[in-house]
Amino acid sequence: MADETDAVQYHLEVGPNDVAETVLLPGDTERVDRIIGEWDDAEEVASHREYRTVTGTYDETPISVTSTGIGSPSAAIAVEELAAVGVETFIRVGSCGTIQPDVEIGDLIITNGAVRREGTSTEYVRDTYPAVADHEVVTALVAAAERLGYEYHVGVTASTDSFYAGQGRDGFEGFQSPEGRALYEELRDVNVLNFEMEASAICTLASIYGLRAGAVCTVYADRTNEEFRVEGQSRAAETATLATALLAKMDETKRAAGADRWHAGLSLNLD
Ligand SMILES: O=P(O)(O)O[C@H]1O[C@H](CO)[C@@H](O)[C@H]1O
Ligand SMILES: O=c1cc[nH]c(=O)[nH]1
Repeated sequence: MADETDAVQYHLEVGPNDVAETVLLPGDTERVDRIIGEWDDAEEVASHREYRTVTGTYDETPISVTSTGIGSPSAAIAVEELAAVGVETFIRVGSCGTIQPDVEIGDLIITNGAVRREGTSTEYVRDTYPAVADHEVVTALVAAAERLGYEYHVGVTASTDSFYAGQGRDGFEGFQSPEGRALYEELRDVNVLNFEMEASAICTLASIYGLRAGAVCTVYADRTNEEFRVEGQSRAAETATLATALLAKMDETKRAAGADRWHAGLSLNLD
């Protein structure tokens, strides 16, 4: 169990020993139930505002989930307060909209880096600092998606502060921001895979603090034809849960080999 401070945190109301070292971060509070449905046992440890936290185990690995609500300001609060009680690894479990024609609704997108179109992370560090996912988290998510047989894509995400104008959607009565649609086309043309609203802040903060973070999102919106379907909701939850157990095995293997970082020369027993 994580144990860094004695203080119960102001927003999350989590205290020492309430959470595991790895925490899954869905935006939607209701996704918490879907995530814990994958686990062997689970107990709610706190629920305050948009933040609902449950801790349990999966395949003998301690695991927690905290919902973050929508947007990077509240996600950053979750990262801060979880880090304060000793959390070392953050995996966002989200939904997103793809801007690439070869990605289907229901597919998974694993973020390896994010365009910082949100303002929260610029409160921390200049905007030329990259929002990079930890390579061990990316590796574990890829291994989990492979093992579960889910269609997945790995690449760059764009995290915005606005679901509508900021992602090039029409606002009320067809409103278009001056930049919105042009931004959509620009990001599509440089191979950005998806829009969502929290990954870049989570990855940036984790990177600043020397912690691990990554994100896996299920595609609900196909922005190439403006279709929207809530499909494959459990896939990201299952993938992130299995990735947490795989990360624990990777950490164990690293310890046994005396290695600081996971690398291709270390072999992982997936069973
Ligand atoms: O489904 P979640 O995890 O909330 O993620 C996505 O959905 C919300 C917008 O509908 C934003 O939070 C966005 O990032
Ligand atoms: O298109 C989408 C779908 C989910 N979440 C987003 O931020 N954008």
